[in-house]
Amino acid sequence: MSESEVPLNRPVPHSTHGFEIAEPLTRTTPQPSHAGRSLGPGFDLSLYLVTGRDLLPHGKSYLASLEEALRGGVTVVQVREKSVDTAEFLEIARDTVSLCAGYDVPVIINDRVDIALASGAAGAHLGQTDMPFAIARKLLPPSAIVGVSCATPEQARRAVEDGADYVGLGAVYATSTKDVSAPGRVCGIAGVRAMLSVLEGTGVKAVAIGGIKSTNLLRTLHGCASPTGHTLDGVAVVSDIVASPEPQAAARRLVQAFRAWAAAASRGPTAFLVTPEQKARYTPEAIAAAAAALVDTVRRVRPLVHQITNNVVKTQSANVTLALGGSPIMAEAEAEQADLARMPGGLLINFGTIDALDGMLAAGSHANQNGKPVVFDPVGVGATSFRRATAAKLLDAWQPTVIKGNAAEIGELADSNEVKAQGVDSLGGFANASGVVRSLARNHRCIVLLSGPIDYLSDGSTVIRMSNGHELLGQITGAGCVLGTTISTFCGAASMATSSISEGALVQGDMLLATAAGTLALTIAAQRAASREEVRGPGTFLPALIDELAMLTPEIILRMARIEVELE
Ligand SMILES: Nc1ncnc2c1ncn2[C@@H]1O[C@H](COP(=O)(O)OP(=O)(O)OP(=O)(O)O)[C@@H](O)[C@H]1O
Ligand SMILES: Cc1ncsc1CCO
Repeated sequence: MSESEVPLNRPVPHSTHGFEIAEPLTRTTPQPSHAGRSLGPGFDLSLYLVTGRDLLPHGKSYLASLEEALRGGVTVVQVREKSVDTAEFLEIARDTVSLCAGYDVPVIINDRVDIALASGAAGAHLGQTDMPFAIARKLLPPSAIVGVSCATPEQARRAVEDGADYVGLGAVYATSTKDVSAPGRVCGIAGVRAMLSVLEGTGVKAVAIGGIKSTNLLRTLHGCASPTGHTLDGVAVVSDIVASPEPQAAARRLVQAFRAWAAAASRGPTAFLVTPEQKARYTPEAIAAAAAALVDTVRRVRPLVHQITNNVVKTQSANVTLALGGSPIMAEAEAEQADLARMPGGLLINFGTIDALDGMLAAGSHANQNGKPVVFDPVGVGATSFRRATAAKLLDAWQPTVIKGNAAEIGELADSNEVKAQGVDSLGGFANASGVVRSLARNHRCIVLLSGPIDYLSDGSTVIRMSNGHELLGQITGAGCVLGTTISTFCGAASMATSSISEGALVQGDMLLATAAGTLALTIAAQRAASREEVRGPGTFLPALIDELAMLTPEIILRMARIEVELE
């Protein structure tokens, strides 16, 4: 069976979850006996539907919507009712159990252990302020599934100690289906990632919850994985299914995307799922050859390079894009981001001067939705607390494909104070630069480039060291910023030109090679510009650099590239 052929739920004659039901959909027949339940550790959390009757579209009944969702491939149903009396809750729970039994899908009851018992559901889900776990466990039969909502690593640790079968981690995003306005209720992608690290090796399963939709699913799954590649077992969804006039199609979209991603994620611990064949291509010669070929690819596919960048470098960044053969557009308004993201190419978000934060937030999210590579340049991130907070906010809103920065910027994101900063400039370097880029790449599930006299590049496994460049690059403003431009130009072109589609990946194409190519293009052009007779200092260097970028050929890259590779 191919990855895209997902077996969808079909009604089954007998349930293995909860009790057996003679006649599905009758609410008088259930016998609340828990004997014979065979849930064990094998229950499938892939698509965990949380009900919300208030969200149903006009004219759609609860059970009709639920049955469509089950046909679409929902694997667990949680009945959540916040404002009904006990009799009505029990009736809804029983109806749900009856219907789901016909699809062999377990039902979990939110908060109410008594309703779980009385309805013959498979288990109960507890919030942090609901009945204490130990009491619920004692009241429920031993085979019952008991899940717990967690928003902090401490809560996740306690759920493991208590013996939870699974945890619901979130809220990932602010959502209208639950009041998460209290401080700490939205834990974000980084919060889920920290909790998944706690669960590693415990056998406790996890779903993420809170604002997850088909549009942010891949980005959520990709970003939540722990640095060692421990991933979510599923996602909990409310409105994307319940509020849909077509819940079957909505559920199918979600479960297919989840399974494609899970299949890809199971292949390796790093974000870019590098196959052994691909890794074999990471020799200095092969990297130079790939970079050389991409010089022509950029000119052939002419990627649109959408840049939200700082006021200091806008014109030189647009000129650098043109010189390489790309097509620049500097567009910052939030309202235009959805349209721009639909056009193939690359996106650069450089926050050297932060005056378009809403545009930056929207641009990256839309790029993620459309499979466009996103290059993030956190200029001067350690300089102010506003920049630090903004970087965290952006990295929670979208998944970068590449993070690039100088030693001070990379050090700040890596929580290291080994390198000092002065505004946007870096003073010094790391003793173990390879270790820093490798670990930051694993933490953020992206490519990381550390720029400087030697550029270090990693996907979390391989480290590529490139020692082209010229000291004049350190004497003009925005050399690092235009490096972001060349990288987004090459990443955009590589994603447009790739022929092999890797299912479940957020971006198509080899972004490690594309980032190496963007770096080599700038640094090799800089060496050639610096050696020109008319270049006498930084003032004459910048126009010569733009000329050399325009004159770059694959042969020049092949001849001049200085690359070393450290395979892990
Ligand atoms: N002394 C040097 N020798 C060779 N190359 C250099 C040197 N200094 C910088 N570079 C190159 O310049 C490019 C920009 O890197 P750098 O670390 O200077 O960026 P930055 O500090 O972010 O710059 P800015 O803040 O001005 O944008 C990199 O590709 C790097 O290889
Ligand atoms: C000087 C400067 N200040 C904010 S952005 C920028 C460009 C180089 O990073």
